Amino acid sequence: MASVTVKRLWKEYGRQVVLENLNLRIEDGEFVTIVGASGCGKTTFLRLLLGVEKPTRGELLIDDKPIPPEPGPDRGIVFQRYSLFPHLTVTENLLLGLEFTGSRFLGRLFGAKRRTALEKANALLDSIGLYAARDKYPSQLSGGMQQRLSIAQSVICEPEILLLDEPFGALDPGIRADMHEIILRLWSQNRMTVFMISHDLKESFQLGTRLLVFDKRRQDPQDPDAYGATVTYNLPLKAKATDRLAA
Ligand SMILES: Nc1ncnc2c1ncn2[C@@H]1O[C@H](COP(=O)(O)OP(=O)(O)OP(=O)(O)O)[C@@H](O)[C@H]1O
Repeated sequence: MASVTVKRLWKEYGRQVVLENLNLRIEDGEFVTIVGASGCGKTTFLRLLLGVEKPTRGELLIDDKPIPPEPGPDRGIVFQRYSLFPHLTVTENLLLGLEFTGSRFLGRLFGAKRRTALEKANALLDSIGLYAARDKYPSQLSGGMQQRLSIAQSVICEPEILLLDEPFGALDPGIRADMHEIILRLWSQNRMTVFMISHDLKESFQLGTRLLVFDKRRQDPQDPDAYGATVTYNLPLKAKATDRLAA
């Protein structure tokens, strides 16, 4: 698990201010849900946490240390659209992360290391109901199955921070309920700090231990890019994952 501290953070693209003076403290193991108008910088915030964007000004600290300059296995991300490799099977898609972290140069594992990785992949597939589909290709899976695999892919390296960018946005409501159960279970088992963007306020209240609302405090109608969004509401919610698993 990891704490996240954001101090006087600004993000600008050219003369467009996207994020303006963000200040936050998120404790180890929180489940942070993020809502806000389209284009107000929610994905940009996740990309800063992932390490693929740098703040223009200000600080982003993980466990009180500057965020590593590049993405690493300590941070996983899931997007709304599936990030699976179409030419690899379910198992191969899942093994990929372990192969890259376990064998940086070859990108392949052999012998005992591969067997251990396979056992881990199979256990994870079993826990999310995808074991029977392990030899299928992504095109042979439903949307919900593909997204379950994307989530498994992002947690198999046991990240301390999990970033979810509208992970359930493309799914039917019935399937979303199953996905909520899976994500809460993985969160409590793997002891991660989670940041999840959602456009569904009910989902944000149900899942989060903290809800952040991103919005602009000021607007210039003549120059819409002049001011950026910040966290306008920072609401602590229910504290225990187990409460929500039972609910
Ligand atoms: N690499 C980039 N270069 C220039 N502008 C960018 C870049 N990335 C994002 N932006 C701009 O930053 C603003 C915020 O984008 P972002 O995707 O973070 O918003 P969002 O709140 O996640 O939106 P949505 O809810 O629609 O996904 C947008 O105006 C976007 O055009």
